[in-house]
Amino acid sequence: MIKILKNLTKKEWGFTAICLGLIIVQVWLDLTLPEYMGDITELVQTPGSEMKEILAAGGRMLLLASGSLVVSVVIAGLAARISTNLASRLRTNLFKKVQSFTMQEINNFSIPSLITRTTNDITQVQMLVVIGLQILIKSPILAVWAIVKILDKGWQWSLATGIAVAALLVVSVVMIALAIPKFKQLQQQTDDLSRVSRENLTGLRVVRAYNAEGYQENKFTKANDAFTNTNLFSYRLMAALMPSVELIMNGLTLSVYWIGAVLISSAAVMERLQIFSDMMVFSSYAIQLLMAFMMLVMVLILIPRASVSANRICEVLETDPALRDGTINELHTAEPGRVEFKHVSFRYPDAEDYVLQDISFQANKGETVAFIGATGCGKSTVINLIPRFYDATEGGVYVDGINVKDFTQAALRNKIGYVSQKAVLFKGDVTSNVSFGSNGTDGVSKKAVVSAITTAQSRDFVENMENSYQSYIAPGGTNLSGGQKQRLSIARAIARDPEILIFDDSFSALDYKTDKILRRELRRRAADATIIIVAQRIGTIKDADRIIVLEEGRIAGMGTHRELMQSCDLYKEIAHSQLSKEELENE
Ligand SMILES: Nc1ncnc2c1ncn2[C@@H]1O[C@H](COP(=O)(O)OP(=O)(O)OP(=O)(O)O)[C@@H](O)[C@H]1O
Repeated sequence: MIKILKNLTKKEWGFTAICLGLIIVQVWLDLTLPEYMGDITELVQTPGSEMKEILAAGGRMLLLASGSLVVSVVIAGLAARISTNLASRLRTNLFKKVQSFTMQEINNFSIPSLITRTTNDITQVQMLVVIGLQILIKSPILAVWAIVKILDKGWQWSLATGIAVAALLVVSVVMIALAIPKFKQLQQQTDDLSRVSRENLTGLRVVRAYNAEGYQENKFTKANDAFTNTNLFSYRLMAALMPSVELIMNGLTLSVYWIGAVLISSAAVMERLQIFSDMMVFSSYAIQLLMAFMMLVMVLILIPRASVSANRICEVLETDPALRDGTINELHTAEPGRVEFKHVSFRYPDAEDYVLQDISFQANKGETVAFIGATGCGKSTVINLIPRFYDATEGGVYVDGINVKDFTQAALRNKIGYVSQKAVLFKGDVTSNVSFGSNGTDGVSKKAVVSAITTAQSRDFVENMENSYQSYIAPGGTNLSGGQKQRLSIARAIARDPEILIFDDSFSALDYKTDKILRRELRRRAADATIIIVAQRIGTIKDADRIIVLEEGRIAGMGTHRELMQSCDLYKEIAHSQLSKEELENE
């Protein structure tokens, strides 16, 4: 929690200091009240007292109470401001941190957990700060001040108060000790609930198609029941705490009056009035004291959950991304567009086996290099090493003749137009999706967007949409067909005019004719770009300058289509399974 508080700005620490000052004023106002009550009690008991004296004391009490109210409103306003600003800053910091994570760190935390940490966990911390600022500081001051005020009023009463405070502390410590592990579980179970809900919603079509609603419901019920039971346990604990506190408070009041009664009955007549007045004042202070402890307990209840949340937030903020940024920031290098793998082997973090072994190849400026091979042989893994989604375990990946690790990630990725296997579109419109991201320039012009969309064979369907280039795109591009999504993702990569274009099986949803025209137009438009294609269809890669056949993470063959048809059995096998006899004979 302390680490989280380091995120407060100087201005907010200033506000906190103001809060502290105001709290001291408020405590003084609250603790001066009983003195007037003592005066009123004495006036009432003294024969000959005048009504206006009583009214004057009452008026002062009213003034003090109003002052206390105004001050508490100001404190609440300041606390709300400090806590909401802190929460907003934490959200920003978490978002930025997660942006810098590699897939490895994201998978370690899991996406639902990162979402819960950015939302629910921050809310827990915010709640503690807003309440803590008002109560956590006030209670100890109030308690100590109240103790000072009552110390000289009679040891019997002080002893009773001491016993009550001790009982309150014992009850609180037991309850909190029982609650802490449950609060830890509660945050993890929030992650689980969010994971199950998310999985169900994103896979809704599959769930319905397979009539798996019951199965999903069971999963949800299990997560929900676990969450509910832990919640119930913690609320039951709290439910037991409140009556215990009330019992102690009422017990103390009773003891004060009982002790008072004994003292009065054994005192001389002259002293009785003073003892009675002291008793009234004491009981007020004693209740204030217990109230201070009760408020403290209420905050202490929030602390375990908030500190679990604070730890979860700090875990993310303190995680160093596995990828270290390089220093080279230049857009223009000596060998633009050259991609080279030198004896690259790769193992996924936490996996035992190598997915890639001893991969070496070159792709020069203006060349097209393609990868083909069975599913799971490592094609996507190879190309994911170029934009540094992962780093090679052994060997080196070079872009423009420079090791990718030496570039800043921004500079490296500005050279690349990457189209992922699964088309990803964002909520917005056609233009915002195609002009997405910057290329170290001032962004993508409208003309470039239209031109990229034309090359990606999307112009017809985009112009036929209701608002053309401004047409709405739903989150994930769910209002488009698979092929349309793929073409817009391709347009996005082309619009940046990158040195290197990477297509990870990005033509699979296109019909053969569109696939062919698109590749031809692409080659024409991006004549200087190095194109790296992963494909399942021989037709898509047949014309590539170099085709690399992968088999279980190793290179099984490399060459042009013609060369591979002569030299690589695996390639021949794939070709025979996909191309007709005529197509093969026409080679
Ligand atoms: N994040 C990951 N963590 C661990 N293993 C992974 C991860 N991603 C992929 N793999 C494994 O690495 C291997 C190669 O996967 P990759 O996605 O590169 O294959 P691919 O040739 O592109 O397959 P496809 O043609 O089906 O897309 C697979 O066996 C897969 O199980």
